[in-house]
Amino acid sequence: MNTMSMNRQNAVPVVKPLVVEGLSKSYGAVQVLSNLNLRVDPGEIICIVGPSGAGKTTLLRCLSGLLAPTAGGVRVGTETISAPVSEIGIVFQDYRGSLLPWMRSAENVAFPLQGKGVPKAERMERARSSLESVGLPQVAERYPWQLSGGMQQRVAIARALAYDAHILLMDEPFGSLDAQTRFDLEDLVLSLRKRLEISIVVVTHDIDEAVYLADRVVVLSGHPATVIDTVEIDLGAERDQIATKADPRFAEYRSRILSQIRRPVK
Ligand SMILES: Nc1ncnc2c1ncn2[C@@H]1O[C@H](COP(=O)(O)OP(=O)(O)OP(=O)(O)O)[C@@H](O)[C@H]1O
Repeated sequence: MNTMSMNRQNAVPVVKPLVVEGLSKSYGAVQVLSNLNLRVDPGEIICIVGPSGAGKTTLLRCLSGLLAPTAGGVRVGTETISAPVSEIGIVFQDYRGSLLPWMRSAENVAFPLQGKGVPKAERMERARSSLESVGLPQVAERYPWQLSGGMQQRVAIARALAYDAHILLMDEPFGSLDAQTRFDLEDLVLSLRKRLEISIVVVTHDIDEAVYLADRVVVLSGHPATVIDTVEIDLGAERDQIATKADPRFAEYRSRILSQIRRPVK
């Protein structure tokens, strides 16, 4: 068992769902999201897909507390989310812009803990165990620019998990990576869920990625966007890049979601 899971076991167990109730969001006079309802239970992976401009990033920002809904709300358990909280970690597509180039990897991971008043020795210990949990214990002393894109995104995931996040929100996290690195990181997401029992919400344009990762795929579409379909992915918890994608049900889920996304938007 790694140090991170030991830390989590020592902590008070956190088993709170992320709940979205009647969420609407407008930018000025333009309504982007209308009356969304969604629940992510502990340990679940939900993928959000939809046409470009549907409002996926807007929804993720509302979930994280970075953006205030116009109506309705987001809660973790009974706590209403109105600003970023330590229980929710966020990973963006642009890992180059999110890691600080003048800090070593462990310092990057530990950096947000500074603002939480965590003492330095504990910060560095948490950073090291978090890097270990994403398979990168050896890069603690290296700067981001000395790492590949995939490694930098792993460091960004380690940073999102380093405090006590039990919900991970990811916005197109692997969109800028090559196919093989992307597959490795998808498998990392599945293994983090299994080892740490965290809930994960992934916004992605890649339908194969959504079906491969998710317990449920939520399809957003329309102006304003609503949930037009929720697809339960019954492919078991253990997934494999080759066997799972060769399963005939994988192709069925893929076509169902693709046809929803390509449907003319009303
Ligand atoms: N800060 C903002 N101010 C005004 N309009 C915005 C703002 N952010 C996003 N929008 C608009 O809201 C709509 C939804 O944008 P959003 O980025 O959430 O969609 P998306 O589904 O994530 O798009 P993509 O798949 O292309 O990344 C778009 O029409 C966008 O132009």
